[in-house]
Amino acid sequence: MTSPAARPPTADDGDKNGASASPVPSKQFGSSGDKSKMNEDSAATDQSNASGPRRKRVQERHQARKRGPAQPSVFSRRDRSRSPKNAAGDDSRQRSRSPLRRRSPAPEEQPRQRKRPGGGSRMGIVNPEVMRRRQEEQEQRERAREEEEMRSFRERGVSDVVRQHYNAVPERGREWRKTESKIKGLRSFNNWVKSTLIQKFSPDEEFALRFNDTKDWANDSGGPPPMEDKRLLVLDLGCGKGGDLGKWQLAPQIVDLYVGLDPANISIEQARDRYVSMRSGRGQRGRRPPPSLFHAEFYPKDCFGEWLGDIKIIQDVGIDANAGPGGSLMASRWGGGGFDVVTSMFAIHYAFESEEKTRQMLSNVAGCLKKGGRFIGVCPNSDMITARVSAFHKKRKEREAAKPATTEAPEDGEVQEDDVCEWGNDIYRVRFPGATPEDGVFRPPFGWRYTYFMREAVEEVPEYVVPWEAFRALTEDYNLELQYRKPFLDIWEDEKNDRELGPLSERMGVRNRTTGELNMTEEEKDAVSFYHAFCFYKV
Ligand SMILES: C[S@@+](CC[C@H](N)C(=O)[O-])C[C@H]1O[C@@H](n2cnc3c(N)ncnc32)[C@H](O)[C@@H]1O
Repeated sequence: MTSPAARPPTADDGDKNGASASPVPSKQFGSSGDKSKMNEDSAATDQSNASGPRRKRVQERHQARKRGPAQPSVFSRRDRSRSPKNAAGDDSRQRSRSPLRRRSPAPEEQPRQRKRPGGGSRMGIVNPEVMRRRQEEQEQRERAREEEEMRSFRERGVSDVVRQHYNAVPERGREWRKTESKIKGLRSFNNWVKSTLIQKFSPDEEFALRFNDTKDWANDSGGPPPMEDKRLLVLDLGCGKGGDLGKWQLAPQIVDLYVGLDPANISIEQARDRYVSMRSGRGQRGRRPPPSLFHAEFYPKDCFGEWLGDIKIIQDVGIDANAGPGGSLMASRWGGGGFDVVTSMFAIHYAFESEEKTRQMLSNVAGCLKKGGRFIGVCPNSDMITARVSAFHKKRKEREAAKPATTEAPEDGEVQEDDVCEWGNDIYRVRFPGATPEDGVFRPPFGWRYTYFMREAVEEVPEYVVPWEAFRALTEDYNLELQYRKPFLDIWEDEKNDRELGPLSERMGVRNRTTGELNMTEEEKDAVSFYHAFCFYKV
């Protein structure tokens, strides 16, 4: 496939600075104690900005939350790598689906029916109408089974399509993305939103309190906690080509370890190359010198179809197979994973192919997070989808009411061209090939497939609606508590004047330095409004 990135593109995407194929350097956790900063020119404000916007961010982060008990130390080997509880020890969840199921056995394989005395004579007197009905029922059952087989086949196909697509996405240079791209405003904006999430929610509570002038820590400790010892362990589900590595390098609280997973193996190699290049110091442009760059590991992995506990680094950091429904209370109270942050940017919509995958994704997230850990991400906003779908049906009904009645009704399940719900503009398009709910409410919440197209970036790739309320309800089963959820353009309104995120937006080319306006066309704004960002806390 020659198409570029099948997703909302970001300015960092595919940015390689002389990537090499050398292996990942050996583990060097905790190589430096210097404090992270947005970049060189904001370094001076980093330690001293406890007032105003910083405080607002801290309050937003920790509102309505209570502190959990102390965390077990990280990197202790806590091998909880068996299947999660809700997999009920069923290995089949780990395996790929079986191929198309066998049809009914051939007649010669059927067990021989024992003849009953007089049976033959009775055959002749069976009502032909009854025989016909039985025959029809049999055929119906066959059809239903075949449809089910095809559905299962198609589902497996979708994962492959997605993986192949991302593998085929070429890496374009940073320069091209910043200058020639027709959607450079949108790319920069998406990157700024991701940076904003990382800045706001990646620090742990203790770190955040250091910048809050209430100084809660002062009562019992007599001083701020020694932050040199508290570094972040970060897991990125669907890390792609490593476009967010630079953002993590600039996280307020220093990152010690970054683990990037993605089923697209070529993307994983590109991410690893990018990291190696960062480590070598090429193209660092005022960032931390390589010695203090975190250790990183990258693996090809389907994070929504498989348990992550078979990856050594995940086991070493800690993964709790008891996370989720049915997990033991003790395990959930004292156990838990070892990661501070699990992030998934523009990826969780692939999990919504089925309930099984969604739950697997949540088991992985909750299993990897320590208590108090954060799950941060961005994905399509189902409120936007619901509004568009219900508006579409309203118009369709008005059209139908105005039309003379037709004689030919569509066959069951057939979707007429007029019934295809789609919207977008010159740069993006969302299209539901199948039927959509009239009220725009997606019930049951899984498997609502649409295709997404974005100019320069995305050929039509299958994605799934993430019905937000259903998702949020499900997260409760996994001890994940919603802390923050905001549409992209609202994030801009809220944060554009923040003393760090505002200037960052200018450096990233998101805001015009002269006019103060967003550097996006109306079409780009429409496209980014399709998304929202979220943060959950593991409680
Ligand atoms: C739109 S890209 C986002 C990449 C990166 N997070 C970013 O923001 O630049 C979506 C990514 O999700 C990945 N993805 C798709 N299915 C996945 C799965 N089952 N598990 C983990 N990642 C998946 C794709 O391979 C792709 O790299």
